[in-house]
Amino acid sequence: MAPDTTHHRRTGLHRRNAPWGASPAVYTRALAKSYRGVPAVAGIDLSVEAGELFAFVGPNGAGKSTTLAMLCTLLRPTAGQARVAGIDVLADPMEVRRRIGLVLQESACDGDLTVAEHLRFHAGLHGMGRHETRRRMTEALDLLGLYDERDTRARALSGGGRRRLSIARGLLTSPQVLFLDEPTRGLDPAARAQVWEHLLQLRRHRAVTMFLTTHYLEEADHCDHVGIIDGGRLLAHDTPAALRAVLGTDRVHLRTADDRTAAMLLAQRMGVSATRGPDGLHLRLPDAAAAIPRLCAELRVPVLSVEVRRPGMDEVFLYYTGRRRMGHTMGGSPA
Ligand SMILES: Nc1ncnc2c1ncn2[C@@H]1O[C@H](COP(=O)(O)OP(=O)(O)OP(=O)(O)O)[C@@H](O)[C@H]1O
Repeated sequence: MAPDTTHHRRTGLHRRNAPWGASPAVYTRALAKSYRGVPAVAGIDLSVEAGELFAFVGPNGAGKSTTLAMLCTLLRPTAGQARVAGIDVLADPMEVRRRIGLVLQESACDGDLTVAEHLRFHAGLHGMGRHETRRRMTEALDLLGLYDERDTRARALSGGGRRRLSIARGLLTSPQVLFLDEPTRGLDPAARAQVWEHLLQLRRHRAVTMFLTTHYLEEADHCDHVGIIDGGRLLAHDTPAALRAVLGTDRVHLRTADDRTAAMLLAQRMGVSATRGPDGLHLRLPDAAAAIPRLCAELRVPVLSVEVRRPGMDEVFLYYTGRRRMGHTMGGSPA
């Protein structure tokens, strides 16, 4: 169901462009954290532009939460530098806190309070006046699809609803950077899709940088950039498309009425070599979806079925983290 945008139009508060200039929303150099000499984060250089939706993905124990905690000033780095919304986390942690929102996995929601009471309480903690509280609450409720549930007690919300309430709370102070630690963890697919619908809506309508961690690799596909972390090191940082391109081509499985002739025509007319198997032809193409119409036209034998498989984010992830485990250095082509 498409989220209701009535209130967005009414409040007219939403802008896409970041208001604080061109400096990155998150910037780190050699950022590191060790526990008793054991590195949890081993020197990360990262830059996330203002207004981006950035996903940090990595296996358990990779260093995602530790990095996030350092950026949010909850943990003091052992070494290196980090600036958030232009402010150094070590030099002025209080100012960083004023500029960020934080949505933790286990956000405490007082079940007896209604959604609106919950947000009003938090606005009070931040010293917001009545008028400003009302304005920001309406905006946050609206953006997270909770406006119609404003009088529902938190305990009566679904798991996804409670997660959206946590995000609304994180947004209440109009942060420049919103950090979200696994915002969809433990939600069923429908609730996850709903949370994502609202996160993407936020990206469209608000000048907020979102920095999130996730275990669900397909979610990284929604993001502008993805960082893959493992063993406390950043193994890759790029757009989902660029990360996928490292794995090369799409795989195509073709069944025709005459595979032998089809394979010959593919080689002659398109310069594509196909492998013949008992189940049909297998070939690789750089952009299969775009090439299929021409391929069907050139073949001149009846095409019975075409199946295209793009490399998924899970393959990208396994490629990078698997290489690290096998002791490879970065930069080569996939096998
Ligand atoms: N307080 C601590 N004391 C000692 N070691 C810690 C502490 N917190 C984290 N670590 C270690 O630091 C490493 C990174 O942990 P971190 O929680 O950042 O990983 P993560 O990627 O967020 O993992 P997960 O996906 O499981 O939440 C792990 O090896 C973890 O055991």
